[in-house]
Formats: sequence, C-alpha cells, structure tokens
Amino acid sequence: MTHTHATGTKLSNPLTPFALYFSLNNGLSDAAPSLKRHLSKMKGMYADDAALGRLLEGGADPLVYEFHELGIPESEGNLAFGTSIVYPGKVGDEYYMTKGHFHTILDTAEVYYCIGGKGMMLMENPEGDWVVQEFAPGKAVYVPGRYAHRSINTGHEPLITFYVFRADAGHDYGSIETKGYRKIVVERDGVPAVLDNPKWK
Ligand SMILES: O=P(O)(O)OC[C@H]1O[C@H](O)[C@H](O)[C@@H](O)[C@@H]1O
Ligand SMILES: [Fe+2]
Repeated sequence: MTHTHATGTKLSNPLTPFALYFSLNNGLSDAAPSLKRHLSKMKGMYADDAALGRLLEGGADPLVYEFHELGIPESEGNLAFGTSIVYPGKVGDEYYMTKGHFHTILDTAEVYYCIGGKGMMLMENPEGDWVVQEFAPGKAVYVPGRYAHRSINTGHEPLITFYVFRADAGHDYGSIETKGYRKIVVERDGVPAVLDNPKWK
C-alpha cells in the first residue's frame, strides 16, 4: 500500500514513508512554506552594528536566509531534514550568514550537503576549538556533536544546502546571541578572510 504524506500539515508519529522535492535550482520546496530570517532579526549578530543599521534605513529589511523545517516530530528515532538558503550579501564587510546554534542535546551531529553556491560552515565547540569548512556544490560537511554551526555565503549566488540531524536535538541560540562566535568571516581584498570577532566575550 502506498501513502503520500501531506507535508506542511501536522506530521505525527508513527510516520509513514513520504517523499518530496527540493529544487536543485533555488533550494525551495513547494511542499511546505519556508521560515525566513530578515536582517532585522539579526541585530547584534554582525560585528558592524552601524552597517546593519544603515541597511535597515528607510524600512528596508532584506531577506538574509530561509530554510525548510518540515515539522517532523522531535523524537529520538526521527531525522529532521530540509534545505537552507543563505542569500548573497554583506553587512559592512561581513558576509550574510545564519544565526548559528548549538544543539540543545549538545552531543548530536548534523550533516550538510551543498547543492549550490559557495560559502563556509563556521564551527566551534565550548572547549574553544573552531573549524571552518568550505561549501561548494557536491560537498558534504559533517558537523560533529558539541560544535555550534553557522552557514556563511561568501559568493554571489544563493548558498543552498540540504541538512539532516536527529529530530530531538533542539536549537540552543543562547550563548551565540550573548557571546557571539570566536571568529567572523569577512571580505578582505575581494576574498574571504577568517578574523577574530572583535565583539566576542
Ligand atoms: O537556526 P539557524 O542557526 O538560524 O539556522 C537556520 C536553520 O539552518 C539549517 O537549516 C539547520 O539545519 C536548521 O536546523 C536551522 O534552524
Ligand atoms: Fe543544527
């Protein structure tokens, strides 16, 4: 017997097999609406607060990134998955990026597979280790447990990734919002450079 899940409507356990499309061109799916983060939701996250303020002048509020969360029940045996699209742009000389987060269940991993665009995954753990991995189409990045992760678009096209993680992992934004990341990725002489975050506490 075949079932089709209507994604976008409430999913509940036990799940039955389902399938859906994510566009290889723009990363979007019409199976469920995306969640959008505009620049006004990123206040304080970039090193240059004045540059962010200028970009919001006159009521402008550019879309920085959007992602699909399908509403898979957050239970241990399930996998949450979807696409994330970070648009090209900069705040001052710092590239557009996601907020980034730790997982609430800290020791849970995540995999990202780059479908399009170019960029970086910035990762750091509470012990102070930090790592940058480049995104390019066809490349998978493994984010181990304990590492906060932020996607950064260093190119001129949307950075599109497909992600999978344990559905009960949860998102912990707390320390990213208060302390920031140790590192920032900015454009220097036309190329990305990883620098110390002047705002890091
Ligand atoms: O939650 P953010 O750090 O803002 O990133 C937005 C989203 O990016 C990726 O798609 C992750 O897999 C999602 O779990 C996350 O919510
Ligand atoms: Fe995550």
